[in-house]
Amino acid sequence: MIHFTKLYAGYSGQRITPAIDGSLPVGSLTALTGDNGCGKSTLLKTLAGLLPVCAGHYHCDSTNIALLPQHQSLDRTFPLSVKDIVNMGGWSQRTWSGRLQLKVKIRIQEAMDLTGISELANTPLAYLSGGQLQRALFARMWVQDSDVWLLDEPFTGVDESTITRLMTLVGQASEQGKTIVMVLHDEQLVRRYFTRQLVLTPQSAQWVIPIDHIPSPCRVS
Ligand SMILES: Nc1ncnc2c1ncn2[C@@H]1O[C@H](COP(=O)(O)OP(=O)(O)OP(=O)(O)O)[C@@H](O)[C@H]1O
Repeated sequence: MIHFTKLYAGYSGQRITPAIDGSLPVGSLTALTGDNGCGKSTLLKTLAGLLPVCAGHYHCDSTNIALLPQHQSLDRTFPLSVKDIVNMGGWSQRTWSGRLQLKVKIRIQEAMDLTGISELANTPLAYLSGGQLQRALFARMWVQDSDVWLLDEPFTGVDESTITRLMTLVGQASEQGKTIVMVLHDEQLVRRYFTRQLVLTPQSAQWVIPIDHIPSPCRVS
């Protein structure tokens, strides 16, 4: 559970988001939406512990939080392969000698199979398409097995079949108790998959139930 009390996220004391109140229950699947520049990425970075809180506060039951950043923020020229990236998800589960346990190695292979990137295992990051890179980053997050998943526009440049494949994994993770927040701009995706939505504007943060998830007797149209 993540609980917000008049939380403002921002940089160097300058507030970017409006005040955020409310909570994200364990296992909830929330779309974070709003216009460009209203602070969605800033909020995710704050929840991931990369930025200090600007004002107010939030409480998260877990410290095991994973962030899938916007891929524009990655240095693609760094000499890493797909396998190197996915392996990183298992780092916190290394043995005392720094090796990956067998169960983690199995999970890494499973993640690459599920995301359809096994055949790209030795491909350098610089050679990947946008969608292939997103699959690799998603596989890393899946291996990490954190309680809270924060995903920042994970489907930019990603084809329809990959979106369906990754959203199926996201849905399963949420059913297994992961608390998931995803920044999205595609309202159709929000309506199709998400049970909760946090809409940011410069003035307010509003919690909404996407219309497809409102029980039908309560719907106006
Ligand atoms: N390191 C930084 N220092 C100061 N201001 C920043 C920094 N990074 C981003 N900003 C500003 O914070 C504001 C919010 O940016 P943020 O990326 O959180 O918005 P967003 O809602 O995720 O936008 P988008 O939908 O375009 O991705 C923008 O005005 C941006 O210029």
